[in-house]
Amino acid sequence: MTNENHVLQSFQLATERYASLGVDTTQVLEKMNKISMSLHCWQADDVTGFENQGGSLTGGIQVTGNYPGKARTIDELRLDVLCAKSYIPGTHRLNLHEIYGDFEGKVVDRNEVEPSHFQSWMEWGKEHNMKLDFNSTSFSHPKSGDLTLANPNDDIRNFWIEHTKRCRWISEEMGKYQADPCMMNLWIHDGSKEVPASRIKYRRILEQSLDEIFSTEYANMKDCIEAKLFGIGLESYTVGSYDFYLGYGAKKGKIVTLDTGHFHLTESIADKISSMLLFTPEIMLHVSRPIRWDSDHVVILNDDLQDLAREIIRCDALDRVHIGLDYFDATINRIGAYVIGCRATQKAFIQALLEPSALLNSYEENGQYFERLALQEELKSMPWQAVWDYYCFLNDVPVGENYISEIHRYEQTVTSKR
Ligand SMILES: C[C@H](O)[C@H](O)[C@@H](O)C(=O)CO
Ligand SMILES: [Mn+2]
Repeated sequence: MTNENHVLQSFQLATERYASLGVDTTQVLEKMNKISMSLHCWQADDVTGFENQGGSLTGGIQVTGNYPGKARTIDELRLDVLCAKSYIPGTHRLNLHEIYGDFEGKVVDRNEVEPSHFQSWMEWGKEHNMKLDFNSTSFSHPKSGDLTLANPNDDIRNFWIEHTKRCRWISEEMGKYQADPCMMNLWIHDGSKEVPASRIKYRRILEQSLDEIFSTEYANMKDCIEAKLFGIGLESYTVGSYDFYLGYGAKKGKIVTLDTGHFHLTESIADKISSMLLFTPEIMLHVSRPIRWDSDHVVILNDDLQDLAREIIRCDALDRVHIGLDYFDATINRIGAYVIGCRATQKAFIQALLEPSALLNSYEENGQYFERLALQEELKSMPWQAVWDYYCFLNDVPVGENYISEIHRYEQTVTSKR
């Protein structure tokens, strides 16, 4: 249990400690307030959506676990998101996939979807101060197969082109409605289990599909293209690889999405930020946690996440980097999973903002590498947690572990009854 006085006193001491290194905690808190994460709606229901509840999840992604209480309807999902949101300090966005439309029990195929299917989401978002982001959905559909936008079969390819164009249209309407650009993410699973006879053939087709999809200019949405290393069952070749999308994004001015689970496990995602900022307009992040593969474990405050946040702050790029989350764990309380991952991400950013960058840079400029390394080490045990607690307190959300019992209560009264 934490009491108010303890939080305030600890913050005061931490403020003095950081001030001695030239860091102003008040400014850090102001910056934290501007960091808005996009919460992925699919954590609440294991990427099921409301279109095809009986079908299985395809596209090389998998959710493990069968924890009771997953959201089964739009109302349940909205309630769960609001519950999670109440334990996360700050103002955040909601990231919707196309399969989460308000279809009112009707069958709406992916090439028929339109903004009206998301009208109730737009109204709900406005009511709850959550701006919306959007994703086309190429998986879990009879036409998904191994190839969608890169399919040599014109019927299938055109079906997915139509779907993706409509998703851009929906995103545009969302952006207009909320008077803030809607970030639309395009991820397709296209690939193959074995190495194809021609790798370039499918990449050429994908390039053509993207050119056609992006031929309409919109003012209220932004296109993001997400690369991946491989999917389950598609291990040898992914059409939309990182090189493919980075090249496409740099050439055509599109935003590349970096999903932290979509790379070789020892590859540093943090190291990509500064290069991409030089050659692509903005960056979209899917913060995730891969264990041995793109397993989408709940995000925790690990070295990778801390490196990533630090790099974004060192590049002074908060206004060019969009922070989305992307993990799905059905082995634990799903609302708890949201809260753990979001708070971990925010902790990484508060630590990064508390870095005495002027001092570190001056050490570096003077060739004082011992001092630079020593300070970097000492920063790890500086009282950043007192600043985080105070940030939670200011935002009227539980401090420290106090949210655990509250989530238990929601489980007992709501999700366990489903
Ligand atoms: C459900 C998401 O669109 C999906 O996770 C995608 O972003 C991805 O990361 C696939 O591995
Ligand atoms: Mn992703």
